[in-house]
Amino acid sequence: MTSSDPAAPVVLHQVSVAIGGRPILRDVDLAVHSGEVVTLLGPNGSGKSTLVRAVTGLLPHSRGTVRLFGTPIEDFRDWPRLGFVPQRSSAAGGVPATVREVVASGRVGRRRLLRPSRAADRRAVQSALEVVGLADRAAFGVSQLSGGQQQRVLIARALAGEPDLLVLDEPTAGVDLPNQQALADALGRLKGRGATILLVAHEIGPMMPLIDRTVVMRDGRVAYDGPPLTQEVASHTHHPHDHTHEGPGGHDHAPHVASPLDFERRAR
Ligand SMILES: Nc1ncnc2c1ncn2[C@@H]1O[C@H](COP(=O)(O)OP(=O)(O)OP(=O)(O)O)[C@@H](O)[C@H]1O
Repeated sequence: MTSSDPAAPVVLHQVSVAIGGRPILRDVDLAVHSGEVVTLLGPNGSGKSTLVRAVTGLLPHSRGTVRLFGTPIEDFRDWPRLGFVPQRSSAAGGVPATVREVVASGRVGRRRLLRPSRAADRRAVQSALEVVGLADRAAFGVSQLSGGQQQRVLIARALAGEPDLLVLDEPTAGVDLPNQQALADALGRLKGRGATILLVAHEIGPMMPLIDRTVVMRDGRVAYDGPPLTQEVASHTHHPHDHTHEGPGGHDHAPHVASPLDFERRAR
């Protein structure tokens, strides 16, 4: 979906990414509008992480344009407006820092930009810890926590920066249901404050009520962009190069993005 709002938090126009000469993302059009919660689904290797890395400027795109809040990513400097929770990695466990220190590191960019008082920093860190349910673990070493708790520390770090746009890459992978519910509550509060959220997920579970739109990736392309789908239903969206969707005469080479109507037709 392209955007009529030039200042939308995220606008990708015909974005392609190649890694080592291999095309990973192809001609991706995607807009995430202010205040929306968009979930990105798709099979393993379909390009979801690559897409969010292109959106967060971690990976250069080879074609097309990526804009954040209306600014081409090459010129974007307002990084405190963006929070990013990367895919869970074992790295967090090796960090010799307390939970509070890691969460406070999420304030660094904002502090330079706005110079708020240290009291404001403390309040933001405390609030983020409470949102993810780790206030009573603030003085613990991160390595003392379980994997699911470490993931919540990273989420709290992103929340502490009070981002306008929060991008999360599979925050619920390997997380039990109560922790998924805690995360859904946290994201609900952030949404209530007007934040925009782009969420890569395998399990939607308790997040479903928050979701405004689903985008399904397949083979580096957008295969569906429309009303919210569960993971199970999304797995039935068709391949964008499915021949049944070629135009008359088979000369339509434009990638086909399934509309909700297409999808309903296929689900019958
Ligand atoms: N650094 C890299 N070097 C080489 N290939 C890569 C690299 N990163 C990703 N890829 C390839 O790009 C494709 C898309 O990967 P990506 O991680 O974006 O998919 P994904 O949809 O996020 O998958 P998953 O659900 O498993 O995280 C895969 O085939 C992957 O092997």
